[in-house]
Amino acid sequence: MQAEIVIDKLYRGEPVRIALPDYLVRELSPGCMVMVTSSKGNKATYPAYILRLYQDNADIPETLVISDVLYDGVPVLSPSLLKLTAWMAEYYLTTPLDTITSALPAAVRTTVNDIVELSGFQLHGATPKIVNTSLRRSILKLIGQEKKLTVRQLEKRLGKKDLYRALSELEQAGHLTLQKKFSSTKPREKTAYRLSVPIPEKIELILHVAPRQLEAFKALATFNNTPTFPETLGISRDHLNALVKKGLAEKVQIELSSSFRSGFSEPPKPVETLSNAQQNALQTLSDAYKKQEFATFLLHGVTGSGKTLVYIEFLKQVIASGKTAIVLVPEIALTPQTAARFRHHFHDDITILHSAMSDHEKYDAWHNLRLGKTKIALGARSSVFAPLDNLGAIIVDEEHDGAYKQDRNPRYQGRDTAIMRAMFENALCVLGTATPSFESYHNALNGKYTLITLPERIDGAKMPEIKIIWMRENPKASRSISETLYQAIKTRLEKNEQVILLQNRRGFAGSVFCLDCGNTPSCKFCNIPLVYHSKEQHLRCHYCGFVTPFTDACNACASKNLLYKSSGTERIEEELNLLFPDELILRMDVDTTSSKDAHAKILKDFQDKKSKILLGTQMVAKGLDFPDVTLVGVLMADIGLNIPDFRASERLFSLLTQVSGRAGRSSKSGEVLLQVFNKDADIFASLLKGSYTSFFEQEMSTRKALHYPPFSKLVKFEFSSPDEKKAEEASASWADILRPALTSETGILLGPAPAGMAKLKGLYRYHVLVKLFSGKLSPAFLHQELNELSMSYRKEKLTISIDVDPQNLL
Ligand SMILES: Nc1ncnc2c1ncn2[C@@H]1O[C@H](COP(=O)(O)OP(=O)(O)OP(=O)(O)O)[C@@H](O)[C@H]1O
Ligand SMILES: [Zn+2]
Repeated sequence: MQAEIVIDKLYRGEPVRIALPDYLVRELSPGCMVMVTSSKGNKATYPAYILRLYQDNADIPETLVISDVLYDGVPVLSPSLLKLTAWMAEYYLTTPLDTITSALPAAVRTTVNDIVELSGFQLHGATPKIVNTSLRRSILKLIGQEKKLTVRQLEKRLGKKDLYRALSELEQAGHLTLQKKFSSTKPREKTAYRLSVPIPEKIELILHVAPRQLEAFKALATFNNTPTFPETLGISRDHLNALVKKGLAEKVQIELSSSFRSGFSEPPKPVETLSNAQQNALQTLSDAYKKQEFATFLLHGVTGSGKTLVYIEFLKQVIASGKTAIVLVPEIALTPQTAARFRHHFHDDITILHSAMSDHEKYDAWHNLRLGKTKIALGARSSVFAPLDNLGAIIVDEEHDGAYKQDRNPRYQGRDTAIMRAMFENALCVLGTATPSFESYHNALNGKYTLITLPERIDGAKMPEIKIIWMRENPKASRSISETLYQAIKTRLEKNEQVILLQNRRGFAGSVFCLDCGNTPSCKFCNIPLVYHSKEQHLRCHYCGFVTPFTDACNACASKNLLYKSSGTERIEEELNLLFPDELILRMDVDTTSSKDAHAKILKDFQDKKSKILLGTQMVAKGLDFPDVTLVGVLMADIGLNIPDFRASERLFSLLTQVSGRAGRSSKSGEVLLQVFNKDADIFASLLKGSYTSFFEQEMSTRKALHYPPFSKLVKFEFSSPDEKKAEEASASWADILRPALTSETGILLGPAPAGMAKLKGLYRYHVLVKLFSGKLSPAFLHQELNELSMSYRKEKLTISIDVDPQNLL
């Protein structure tokens, strides 16, 4: 028998064949994780994954042997996850290894340690000859005491690095063994305490000389017989351990279930009965579900139409039928409300996968899903790989969101990967949003997906009224806030209602502009404007983090006549503080949400009405549902149109629709004020009408004329190097190689051109863009050609990346 495997760090992540000894054949199946050791040379050991097993007697050189089978031979990848990762490698033009490693949490695949053990035939007492240095002696002494240590532990205890030479000499002399071992993570345990039974009488007498222990005893007694952690008791471990020694208490190991809580709780809601539209949507889904065939649905429901409840009721049916499900959300920290609603309905049947979880928690979550202990996985993009068997449905909430695209290798689109997984699993895939991506809406119109619409808000709530404020004509209450917006905010505050304000920072930098010489300080590494931070009084690059002090004077001509070209959230917060001195302003942006539960805390404060004004970046536009919000203001609503990207207007339309949708979600009607500089921009007409379809139709004609997606498929090749000439040269050679492969029917090639951000983190970037009309690029051809190209530029540190269906073209 032979196996096709991919090995971490060998053969560029491409599959290789190895021979299998008979005794292993029984233990292995596709999807298993193993360790392989090279039988020649350095005998290094690597993690590897079995793709398939087959009968073949052809000779293959035995340079690699399987040295360990991990997880007792239980596959870490199910057959459909194997298919999915293979599809991804082919479609996204990357390697099987890259897609497999992205499908497994790091804690499952990377805990490899070098273990040092005393060898079996150690002569006790005798000091072996080889031990002629104090270092060697101390190594042997330590191992003698502890029997087994990792190299890292040894290095730490001895305070020395690079022990490998000493260790391998000691190994050769037969004193110890050095081994690579995979230490698979185990569920976390913690020590709890309880009283031993029977409880002796006259306990006061027994412990009268040890008042602290008596106190510990009494604390334990209040918890009856339930094992309790020291922190809960408020008693130190030492005193509890003393009780254990006296036989009065005992230790109990408790397996910690690390189910993530969203840190957000909703006030209890009355039981919700589905509206007619929701009922119809649910019916369509459950009819399709009964057929047990793969299908994709696009649930296009206006903001506040109750999509979440449709998902929940549908998933109840899926779970009741004995199957499992995955729910994808764009960024879990930004949508604690959604997570909390699912948790409320599914309790411990749901695992929430959060990026803030520790490796241990991630491992536990993965393990529980694989064992079927929990039936639903909810999380961001990578949850599409949740190791669930028997999958019935995948929900992709806010399917239009750019966060579904991974911006590092493998550059997969989580939504599209979800659809493929559903296909391999014969499951239903439901994409939901108020502003479908053009790709998805196009697919719904041409029948690839089934369209379900929820055209109205729940309980007859009205869509908010949207108005445009032209900044040139409107008097200003402060630098960035018009009189109209100011008055509108004031009215809401008087009525004890709430306000959400959005400052769109995408495509705009809160940079400094010199009114005398026109200079804007920019990052010397990235060539983009630096952003002014008033609190720290410095300028910061938002791409690479470069910081330079800000001196209140132009760095080119020393003039003090400066304009803060536009203002970031921080400055607007200052303006609001001046306009509304008695109000607490909640600010939500990258700077205020860096800690673990920061998002949830800000949103909770807003929900509890500790503040009536929530000001933030794009973050405030996502799925928030607060009934008292009656006004939404956007400070610079047309910023973002100026980005050199064909999706700029689609993105801005969906951002403005989403943020508008936060207003008037209950019986109180909502109003949206958009402050603009260019009132004639195309997108406002459809926005004022609240019509997604009219915007879609208008944009699609441009897309069609220019062959942009969904009328073509884009593949972006990026060449970056610290040497600009070389980056340009390499991209030009690549264009020459690729151009002959395209005909006027199959596609066109654009570039090479410097990227929109031509220099990032010290690297010059060049792009070659391919628009494919039909067919696809052959992965084998690409990889071979690109490998050759990168070999010839090895000295110039050239990096080449491929992005299929790129999300941004900057
Ligand atoms: N059948 C129902 N009866 C009463 N209230 C409902 C019902 N369905 C949903 N709701 C409530 O309506 C509000 C809006 O629902 P939800 O947040 O699911 O909207 P949505 O469609 O996801 O909107 P968005 O796209 O803006 O996030 C929520 O507060 C929800 O609890
Ligand atoms: Zn920079």
